[in-house]
Amino acid sequence: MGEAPAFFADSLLGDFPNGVDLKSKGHKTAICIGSKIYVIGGADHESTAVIGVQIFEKSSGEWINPTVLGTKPKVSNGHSAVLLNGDRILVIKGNSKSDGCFWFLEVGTPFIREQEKTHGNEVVAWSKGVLGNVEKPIVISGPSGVGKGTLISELMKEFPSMFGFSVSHTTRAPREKEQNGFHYHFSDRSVMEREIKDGKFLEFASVHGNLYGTSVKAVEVVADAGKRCILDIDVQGARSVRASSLDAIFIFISPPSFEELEKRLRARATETEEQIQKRLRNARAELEQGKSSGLFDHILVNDDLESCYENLKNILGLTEGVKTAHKTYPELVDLPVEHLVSKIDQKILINCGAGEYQKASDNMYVLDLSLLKGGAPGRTRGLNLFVTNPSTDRVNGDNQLS
Ligand SMILES: Nc1nc2c(ncn2[C@@H]2O[C@H](COP(=O)(O)OP(=O)(O)O)[C@@H](O)[C@H]2O)c(=O)[nH]1
Ligand SMILES: Nc1ncnc2c1ncn2[C@@H]1O[C@H](COP(=O)(O)OP(=O)(O)O)[C@@H](O)[C@H]1O
Repeated sequence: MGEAPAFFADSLLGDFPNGVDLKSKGHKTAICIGSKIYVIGGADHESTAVIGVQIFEKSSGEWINPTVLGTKPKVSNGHSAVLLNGDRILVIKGNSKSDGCFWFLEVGTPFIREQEKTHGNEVVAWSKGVLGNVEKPIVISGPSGVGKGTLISELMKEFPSMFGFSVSHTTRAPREKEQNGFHYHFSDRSVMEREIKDGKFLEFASVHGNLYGTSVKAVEVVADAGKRCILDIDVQGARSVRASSLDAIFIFISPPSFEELEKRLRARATETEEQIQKRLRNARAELEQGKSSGLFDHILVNDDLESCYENLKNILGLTEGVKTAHKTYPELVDLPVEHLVSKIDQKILINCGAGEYQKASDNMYVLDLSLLKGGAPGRTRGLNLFVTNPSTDRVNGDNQLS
């Protein structure tokens, strides 16, 4: 149980309407979901630099400090909050640019329910909202030596502005030409295990006797650069990602034959004989799982490298002439502290004409959430922000505002 924040606790005992809940005082907002009231704002109990979250349990009258996962938004001098679908809260920070003002606090999503089982405590998770249409991340799996790394580096070389590699953590020793922070984050097992426990990993697995994992940050760094993320992970990791909120495309790379796989692995000459034997043993199981599980959207046979690479590009929609990201870069706008929000279906109306010197018709924005993807522990993608003129545009569920 936590100490009550400086909030008007009496009013929290009353009932809140569903949908948009806005009660702000001292830069805090309160959103009621069932018997719980989520109070967002003020200082976090661990750091004064980020927005805090506390939960008021109406039935017992107790304050709870939940476990807060994800990247926390920095404090601002005002925000608004809107309840979405009963399981997440959209927080709009005032006084910030539109690429950093939309945040989602997940309170009852499947990810949260899963985390609560592990933590044995109330869990909430922040996820930053990303504007624009960045395409789905790509998960590439396949046995050791099949050519995953070769295909990925071809893709990154040909389309440098489009793709970004998710740099995994591993406890295995670096190979001769591998650089820390570029090929992998080479880590101590104890450090990595602690970070996994702290919820810093999207997925992890024990592969060939070492621990490998994708940190939430590894994927966020790529999303923040406006690039499409590529993950090179094993089949167990792919399964975990499939169960996560990262809405990805799953591609399995298969060798033309087991003999050819062994030949490539030996020719690469990066492993000891013992390691090669272990990787070949595991390859049989991976091939079995990769081909039969239904986990993968596409299976590519890497026989001739050039034609396999062409097939990979076709799957990713990279036809002749496409060299840059499909991303539509949204124009940046400034959101003032004083703004009013309302919700109509999947659209959030943000009226920035609420200030003393502004007319109600100034700066009305519509945030369209109908294409939302992803979520905690990564980014929430697919947000679209439109400027609208309230005197001419009609806003309803069917209206396209662009
Ligand atoms: N689950 C998971 N697997 C990973 C991750 N990073 C790499 N792997 C997988 O670990 C396996 C071993 O990788 P590595 O030691 O680099 O050897 P390689 O497969 O021969 O290139 C490969 O199947 C990789 O796809 C990760 O972050 N998570
Ligand atoms: N289609 C191919 N034909 C022949 N050799 C290949 C082919 N694709 C990759 N290779 C070679 O096989 C070895 C293993 O490839 P690599 O990309 O390191 O595999 P992985 O990342 O899946 O472990 C490398 O020496 C690479 O140059």
